Amino acid sequence: MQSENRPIIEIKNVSKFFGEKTALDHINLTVNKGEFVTILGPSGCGKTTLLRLIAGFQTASEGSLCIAGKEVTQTPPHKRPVNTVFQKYALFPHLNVFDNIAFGLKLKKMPKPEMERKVKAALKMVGMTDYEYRDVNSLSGGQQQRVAIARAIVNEPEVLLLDEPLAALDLKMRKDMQMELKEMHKSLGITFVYVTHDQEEALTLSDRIVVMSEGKIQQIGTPTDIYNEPVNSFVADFIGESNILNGTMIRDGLVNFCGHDFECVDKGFGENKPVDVVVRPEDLYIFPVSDAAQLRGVVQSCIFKGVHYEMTVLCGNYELVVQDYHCFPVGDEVGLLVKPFDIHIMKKERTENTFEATIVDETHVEFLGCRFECLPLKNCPAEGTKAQVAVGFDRVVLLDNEEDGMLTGEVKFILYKGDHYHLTVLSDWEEDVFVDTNDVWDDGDRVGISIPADAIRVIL
Ligand SMILES: Nc1ncnc2c1ncn2[C@@H]1O[C@H](COP(=O)(O)OP(=O)(O)OP(=O)(O)O)[C@@H](O)[C@H]1O
Repeated sequence: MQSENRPIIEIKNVSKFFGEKTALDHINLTVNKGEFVTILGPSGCGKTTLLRLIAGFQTASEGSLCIAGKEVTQTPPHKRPVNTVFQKYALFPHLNVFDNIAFGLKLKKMPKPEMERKVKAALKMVGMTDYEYRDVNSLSGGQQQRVAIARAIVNEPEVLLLDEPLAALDLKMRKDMQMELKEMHKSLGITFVYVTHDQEEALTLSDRIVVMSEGKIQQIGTPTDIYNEPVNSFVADFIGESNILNGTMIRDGLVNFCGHDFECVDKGFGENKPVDVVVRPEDLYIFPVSDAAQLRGVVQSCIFKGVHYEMTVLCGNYELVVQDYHCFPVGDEVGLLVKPFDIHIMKKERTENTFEATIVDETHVEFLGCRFECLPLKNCPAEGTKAQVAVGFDRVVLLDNEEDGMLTGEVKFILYKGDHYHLTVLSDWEEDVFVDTNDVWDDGDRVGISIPADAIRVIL
């Protein structure tokens, strides 16, 4: 069944707090009847919390939730028209396959012949027709998960919620089950809301993908939208491999990056404006260097990936990832070319750090919970005056030794931009500090953060 443009789940302005922690931050999402929607994001982004909220295992701190036209924000799970399939199959080990699936129907005191008919139909749907009297412990992981799905669909829910249902299976089984899930979704006509951190799985299965990071929705779109037109560098980095580079939009249809002007199709970014540029590795043509080259470089590495080769090419200071069916050996001088249509331009969310600040005296200003020295302020306003400070990404200094910093924080997100890393560091003041650096840091590294006086621009 195709999805209809009739909403079945309406999430409005939902937030969820666990003490100080914001797990979901103003989520707005509408899922249509019959759709296959996947919630995708890295560990800790809030996707399970969102699914548990739809299921009713959690309640929203703010906002409202409607399922099938009914407000269910405070409704307990068993009174919602949904069923959940978890990563761990959660079958009853002492019951056989039939009794596991019939469990909910027995509770509803359904007459036996009807129950048998429904259980058999559910088993057929998951391709396990002859297994009803098998002990569940004798089944493989994939078969157990099929039984878990049969147990959920036998109740004929309007919405099936699936929380990483294939994560415990090996790769081959996972691929097979992905195809089967897609088939099941088609023939059942039930709305599926699926949670995964696996972008390939999301691209394969979904009608629409909801990309989340840090409790917020970053983008909602079809798999092709998300892949071809990521709205920001987080989505571009998370979905597939990308070259993400700093660029300057010279004017409509012309962008400069890696020291070269490129024709592109994007418009409306203004003139001489900094932008992020995304080029997928498969969209960079590589060939023995010739006049046709837009960029020239030297191959730094070449790895066979099963179908294609993945190469890194150093063009001046920029390292680009390129995929091609031909192998260009390390040390080869090559030319690169990219078509205008394959250059994706994204507005930069910010070009420097800005923080709310308070003036202390002529040479001191307070922000991020610390007192910083700054260059002497002209016409210094009174102590306590509110101001803003701006700090360039490349002026923030990160230190191995936490104690050496003026404040401390944790590296949360790392984006490679061809010639440097762009880091998001969550300061212990709970504010993000963005840093451009050539040093290599890892996700989760604890760091000291320092900002020199001449890097602080006070805006009054
Ligand atoms: N019961 C809870 N108490 C406190 N914090 C919680 C609770 N449940 C979730 N969180 C926090 O909320 C954030 C979102 O968690 P959630 O489990 O929804 O993320 P996720 O994207 O599903 O991650 P994963 O893929 O690792 O399961 C995390 O920082 C997590 O630590």
